[in-house]
Amino acid sequence: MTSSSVIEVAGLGKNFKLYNSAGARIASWLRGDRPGDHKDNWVLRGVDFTVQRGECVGIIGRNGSGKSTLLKMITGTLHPTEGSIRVDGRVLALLELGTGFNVELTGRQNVSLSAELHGFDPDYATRRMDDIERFADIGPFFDRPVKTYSSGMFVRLAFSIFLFMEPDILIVDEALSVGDLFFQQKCFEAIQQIKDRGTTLLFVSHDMSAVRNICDRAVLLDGGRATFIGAPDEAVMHYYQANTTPSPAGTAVAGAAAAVAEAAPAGELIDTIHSRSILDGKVRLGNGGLEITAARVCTDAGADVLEVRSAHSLNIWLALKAHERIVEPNVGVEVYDRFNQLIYGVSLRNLGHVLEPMEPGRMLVVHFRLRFSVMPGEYSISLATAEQHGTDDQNAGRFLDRHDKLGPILVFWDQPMMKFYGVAELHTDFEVFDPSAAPARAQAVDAE
Ligand SMILES: Nc1ncnc2c1ncn2[C@@H]1O[C@H](COP(=O)(O)OP(=O)(O)OP(=O)(O)O)[C@@H](O)[C@H]1O
Repeated sequence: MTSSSVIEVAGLGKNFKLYNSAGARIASWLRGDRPGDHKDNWVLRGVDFTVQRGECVGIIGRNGSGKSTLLKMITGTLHPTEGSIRVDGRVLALLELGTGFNVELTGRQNVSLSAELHGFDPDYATRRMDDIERFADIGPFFDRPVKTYSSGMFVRLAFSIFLFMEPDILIVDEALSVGDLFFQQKCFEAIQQIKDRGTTLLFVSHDMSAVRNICDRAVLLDGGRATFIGAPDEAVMHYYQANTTPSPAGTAVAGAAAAVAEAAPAGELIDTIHSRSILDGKVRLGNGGLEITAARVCTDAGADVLEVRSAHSLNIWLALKAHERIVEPNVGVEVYDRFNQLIYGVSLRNLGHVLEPMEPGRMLVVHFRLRFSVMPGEYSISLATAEQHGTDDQNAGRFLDRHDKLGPILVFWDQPMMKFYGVAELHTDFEVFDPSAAPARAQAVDAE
């Protein structure tokens, strides 16, 4: 191990042998493995990387790619089948979060217990108790038995204890995502401080923006192999490319449908939208005064899909019915990413279109064509109708019917070269001036 490296992983492999039966497993223990007793199941193979002191390295990969297995070998809870791992320093892993807790004891008592289990002197917990209590921020529950905690409170307590134990290497994993958004934000601030203190961090996550924000490098695992090691931005791009390819036939909602012809009679249009509707009514707000009776998502060719190549368009058709007089009706659509961040929202009003008043019983079809010039990934959509009349909020109005968390829509990218980096594409023009070749040429980059 070099003086600056704290973790060295070389030729690492883990094989979970698959036995035909429990009997075959026991027999092989007793008399040694014979050919045919088991099948090999290599969940990690040939993994090599080094982590330098003070570095923050992200470990990313889709479900089942081997992240937890790798971490368990680094913390010593699993043994490699082949290869080696060398770790220099005290490792604390969030994935062991709360494993030493006694649920009959209070949070406060568990702080002392955990400190003792990790070899700290009894005074250490006493000195740090106020800080830990403040960070956990679980109010009176700190002095109640842990068995009465919600999963969020459990994570708060465990993470607070881990923070104050000052390990040489801290392994942070998805357990963190159990806490609420505000606690997560506090944790990320704390992680940044830990990093600034010079602690080495392994950060295992599906949260690609967090990986990009806090990691110095990232390891991408795919099928048990480290397929990329390097800059977090690049690792994330490779991750998306590997994980957002479309299904071969398209994710058809209801089979390939005929295009909604522009000239189709309104009744037929409404029937088509109804027969292809993606509304599920699961998250719905409003009094339904201007009801969204159905909504359809399709390609320009009329295929009902919930996936689109990045920087290409999908059509969203809404069938509406008024149940009361709406003076200034408005209709809008919003797109949210997996962190529930509003990526884009637009309404007819934003687009400069004012609908005339609607009387009860009146029906209407509204069509939006949205270009998904966003990072590959999954997005949910919200659809809403509103009364703008007599409301202070020029943008939102008063919601009459709103469906949230529809989809998800998969935005994919299947080319080696990404079209852009970041959350969204900003239309870009560019010029290149070459003094040896006149005249200079200007070109525009457009999405489709
Ligand atoms: N004890 C075990 N016995 C057999 N197979 C196992 C065992 N533990 C894990 N595996 C298998 O190893 C593979 C990798 O699992 P692992 O939990 O390391 O993946 P992961 O990348 O952490 O996934 P996730 O993101 O879902 O947590 C999976 O196919 C899993 O089923």
